[in-house]
Amino acid sequence: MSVCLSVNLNAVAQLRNRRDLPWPSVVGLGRICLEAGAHGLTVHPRPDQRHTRFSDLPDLRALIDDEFPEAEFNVEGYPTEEFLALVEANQPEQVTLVPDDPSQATSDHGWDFVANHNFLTPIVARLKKGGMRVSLFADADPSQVQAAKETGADRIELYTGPYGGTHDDPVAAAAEIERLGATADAALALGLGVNAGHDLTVANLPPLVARIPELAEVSIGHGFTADALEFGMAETTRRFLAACGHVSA
Ligand SMILES: CC(=O)[C@@H](O)[C@H](O)COP(=O)(O)O
Ligand SMILES: NCC(=O)COP(=O)(O)O
Repeated sequence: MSVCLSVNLNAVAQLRNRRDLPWPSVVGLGRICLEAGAHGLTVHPRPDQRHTRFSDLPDLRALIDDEFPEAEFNVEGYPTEEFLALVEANQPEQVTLVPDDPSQATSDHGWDFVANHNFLTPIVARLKKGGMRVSLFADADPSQVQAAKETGADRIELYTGPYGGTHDDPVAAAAEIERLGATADAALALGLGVNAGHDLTVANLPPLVARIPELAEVSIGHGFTADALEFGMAETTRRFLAACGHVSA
């Protein structure tokens, strides 16, 4: 039982954007993830480019094409004409459409597929015609799944933010897993693939995968980057101490 891991580089890009300097390098850290065995890279460019810049996309596309041709590029975002042109120019293997308002700090809900049927259906068809797999960000709500299927999408991505928010409450976590599981069951029964993402961690991922063993892919950024900092801090302290002239024991 294993699920593909796509590392979301938005948090790395946001850190880079604090300065007019090229580090941390989105491409360089993406390379480290792929060398370590990650199955893909995810970015979520927003109109203000506060995380991923539009110019990151060709660089990440080239990284995958030139060095990791088995890996998948997943680009997430709200389907404005600008976003659609961006993905068409960079040909990610998967596009994940998210109902983000530009003013949102982060993604916090899935699509209302019934209300957005006429909006999403031609966009899904356009992206699929362009050779990209299409996944749609979805709340844990089995009653929405039939309408998701009717858009023509290939997959849904379960929005796991509410599950991530239950990290200190096992009863609430179990209830969220059941809601996510029931939504996945309904989607799988209709032939939709199922991805998941938002606020996933090393701690909360195993119970989710146990309930939904058919999960195709998880995309993880915030918790992943937090772990990378935590587990890299000691080594980095040693490197800087050496640069300060301290001889290691
Ligand atoms: C759709 C989704 O849940 C993620 O793309 C999330 O929006 C990550 O983006 P940020 O890290 O920029 O919040
Ligand atoms: N699609 C979800 C994603 O890419 C990462 O979300 P998060 O781990 O940064 O919350």
